[in-house]
Amino acid sequence: MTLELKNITTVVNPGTDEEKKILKNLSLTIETGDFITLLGTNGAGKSTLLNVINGSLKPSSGQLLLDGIDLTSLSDVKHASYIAQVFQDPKMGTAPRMTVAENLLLALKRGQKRTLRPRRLQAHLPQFKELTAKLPNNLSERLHTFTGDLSGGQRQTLSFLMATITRPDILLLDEHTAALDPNTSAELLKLTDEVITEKKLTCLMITHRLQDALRYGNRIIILKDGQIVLDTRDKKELTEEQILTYFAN
Ligand SMILES: Nc1ncnc2c1ncn2[C@@H]1O[C@H](COP(=O)(O)OP(=O)(O)OP(=O)(O)O)[C@@H](O)[C@H]1O
Repeated sequence: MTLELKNITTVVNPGTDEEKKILKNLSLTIETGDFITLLGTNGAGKSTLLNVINGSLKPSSGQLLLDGIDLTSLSDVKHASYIAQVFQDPKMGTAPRMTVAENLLLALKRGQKRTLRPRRLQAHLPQFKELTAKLPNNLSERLHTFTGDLSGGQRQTLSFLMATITRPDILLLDEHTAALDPNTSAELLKLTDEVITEKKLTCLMITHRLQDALRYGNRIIILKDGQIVLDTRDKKELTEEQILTYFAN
């Protein structure tokens, strides 16, 4: 599905001394199958852009069209049903007092009527075992563990699996490996790349690591002061030094 952002402007605290324009007349078309790495200085508006796309922040003006459907005209629940997101904080995205298997069942039933009858959970266990067996962090051995008792790496791996267990129309990753140690982070990024490639997902991933931005995905976007200052698919031509020039004041 194609996601079009047309002339999006976001203003927070309008009409007060704290009024601030974050995204400034931003236009962007995300094509089906795009895997975009999104870079930018602190405060450039990256998370705000993701919040507009996931529907948690309504733009002050502009349009957000998914295959021509205006997402801002839909209910929050309907809007959210098109989007899956993994956050930086391992505590977000999973329910801590539910087990790994129960969280996976919830994710599987996303958008359907949610019932958690144990018999149905039992029936899904072989599937969950198989899905998690391929993943790092021994998650397959922890299916009956409360997610609140998992390590940060296990929890982020679970959040990523939940976000992709059914095929999301748009996958948003907000520095989802930033809180993990270098090895765990690298493992989850590798898995991320494999799943996105295999399922041909459409994804927007925020990262602060230039080498990851260059290595993964088919397109790089750099945001600065609420506007896009670079949007290219010619990643092979780009160097870290060139990227850094877009960060300069
Ligand atoms: N609800 C809000 N109220 C006031 N200011 C806000 C709000 N949301 C964001 N901002 C401000 O808007 C700017 C952009 O924030 P945003 O979180 O989108 O940046 P970012 O590019 O994701 O930064 P970082 O790399 O630090 O995560 C920041 O200066 C932030 O403080």
